[in-house]
Amino acid sequence: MNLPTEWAVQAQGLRCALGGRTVLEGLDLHIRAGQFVGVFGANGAGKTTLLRALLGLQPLESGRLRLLGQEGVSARARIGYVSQRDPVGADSFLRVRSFVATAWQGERWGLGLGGAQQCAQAVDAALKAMEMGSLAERGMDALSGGQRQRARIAQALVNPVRMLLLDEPLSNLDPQAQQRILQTARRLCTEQGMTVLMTAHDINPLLPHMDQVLYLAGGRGRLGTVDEVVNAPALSALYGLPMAVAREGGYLFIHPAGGFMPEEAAHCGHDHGHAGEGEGA
Ligand SMILES: Nc1ncnc2c1ncn2[C@@H]1O[C@H](COP(=O)(O)OP(=O)(O)OP(=O)(O)O)[C@@H](O)[C@H]1O
Repeated sequence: MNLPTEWAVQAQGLRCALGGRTVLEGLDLHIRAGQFVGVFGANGAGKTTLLRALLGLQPLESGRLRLLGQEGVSARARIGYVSQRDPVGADSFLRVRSFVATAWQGERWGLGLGGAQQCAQAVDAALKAMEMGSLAERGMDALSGGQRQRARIAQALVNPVRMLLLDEPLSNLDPQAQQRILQTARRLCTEQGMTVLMTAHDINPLLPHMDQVLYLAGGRGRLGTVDEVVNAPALSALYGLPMAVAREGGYLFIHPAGGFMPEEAAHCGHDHGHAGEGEGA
């Protein structure tokens, strides 16, 4: 197998603050194109903030960022995003095909208004990639939760993107629906060289599919293979307290060695607003 040599993400010293609190503090990240990366961390650790920072939706306080070998907006046009919050209802009157087409940006690719045919082809290709072809004419309000997530990812794929940022696409899905999305993400990476960053809370469903994990805690991150990162010494160093990792029946269980995790270990403690502001994560 040929390993891709180009970088999808080159981030140095990323620092982000929200509501006066530092969420990411000097995060360094180098991810090669074609990698499937699972992004983990406690509630409020900064997973969504990181994805939004990569998209340019969350301003950086400092740091350098190159995406897909470029800086700025031109790279971001080649990134597809599926947000954690799903505005259910706004699209209920649309058929799946039309829902996917609403994200088409033909004019951006120089196709202008005459790009109707290209749009239809792009929609078909995106639906096919997500195994949604047979549901193209169905109403968005008549989809299951898993089908709806696949339609949302198809929408993110309708433009010629090279990287997909998926924020908790597996939440509330049964194991079969989760695996279907994971298998598709894996295939996109392997067959098309897509880079996928997927946030999740349970590492186990992702284990057979992802290349690397990124753990976020205390504003910092640790990226590597599961074996490199998901072990007691590495996670203890990241969280700043003794962590335990148990393996049983092919499943990983990660927990603080002493019981509950203090909030300050999971989140970045720095408050650079006024004293008393903010309520933690
Ligand atoms: N608009 C906002 N204003 C102020 N603080 C915010 C805002 N959005 C998020 N935060 C805070 O930023 C921190 C990081 O939030 P973020 O959503 O990135 O975490 P997360 O790891 O994605 O969490 P979760 O697993 O719950 O989705 C949290 O402490 C959160 O309370």
